[in-house]
Amino acid sequence: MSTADSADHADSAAPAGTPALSLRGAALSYGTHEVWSDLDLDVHPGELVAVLGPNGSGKTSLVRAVLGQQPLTRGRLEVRGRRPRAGSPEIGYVPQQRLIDPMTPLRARDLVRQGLDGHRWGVPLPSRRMRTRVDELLAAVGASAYGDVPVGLLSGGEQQRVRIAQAVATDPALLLCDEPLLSLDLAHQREVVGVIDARRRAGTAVLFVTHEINPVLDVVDKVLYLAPAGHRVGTPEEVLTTESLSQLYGTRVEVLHHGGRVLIAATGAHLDHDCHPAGLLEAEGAA
Ligand SMILES: Nc1ncnc2c1ncn2[C@@H]1O[C@H](COP(=O)(O)OP(=O)(O)OP(=O)(O)O)[C@@H](O)[C@H]1O
Repeated sequence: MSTADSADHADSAAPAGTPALSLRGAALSYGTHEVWSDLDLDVHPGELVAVLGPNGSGKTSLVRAVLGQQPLTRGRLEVRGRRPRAGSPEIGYVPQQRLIDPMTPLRARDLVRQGLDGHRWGVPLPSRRMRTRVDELLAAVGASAYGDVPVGLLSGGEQQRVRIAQAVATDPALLLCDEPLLSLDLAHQREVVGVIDARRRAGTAVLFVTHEINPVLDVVDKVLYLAPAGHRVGTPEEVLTTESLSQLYGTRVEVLHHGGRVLIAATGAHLDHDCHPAGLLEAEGAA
């Protein structure tokens, strides 16, 4: 970590053993619509927790709560032992994958630099040190070859690497990834998961929202499954079972484990189309 980064973290030291993210009895509502409640979750340094669930189950709302953009209705949410605040350098954020306009005048390295400038207060890094740091960040995600290319001309997977480099620029304790694999092919999914996993192995806690568990199954420590009839937290083996998901959906859901992959199929006749997991099955079947 650079001296400047250390300065950023200096007022945020947390006692050893403090989770990077902790929720206790957390609930989130929009008006009278309670999206989830009674949520307890810890994500420790070096852990990757996948957040799964059908459309509308509150995955993005959870990300927004952690970012300090959406208040809880009840309970507690802490990032390294403190309430989150918008723009905190302790949280890195990889937003949902959207292709960047080809006409965007920024180079990949400019986007990464924004990750350093955007959070920083006080004296900015001298330009030579800034360039070195940006080079290091690009190298860490395997993007050195296209640092000077306009970011809108990069492929989806290349853009996603650059977004990750930007998100980790402040060496955050917690990395939030909101569907970072959306619209990437299998090879690029693997590459992006590899980049995020390298970060996890270096001690960053990762909260990873995804519709597809299989691309991250090998690196997941825990799963948070949000569903119409509640939620469950546990290892993939504990949560991704026929019994557990049938309870969560309130209808029969078959979970098949085959060739190191998980396939989920709804067999009930009364599924709400916004809530049933067929999308998950299709997405994973296509992977
Ligand atoms: N600002 C808001 N005001 C009112 N309702 C909202 C707001 N944001 C989200 N919702 C509702 O809250 C629920 C959860 O939305 P959220 O986007 O968190 O779900 P999600 O699991 O991320 O969905 P998806 O998988 O489709 O992205 C949905 O019913 C949504 O319509």
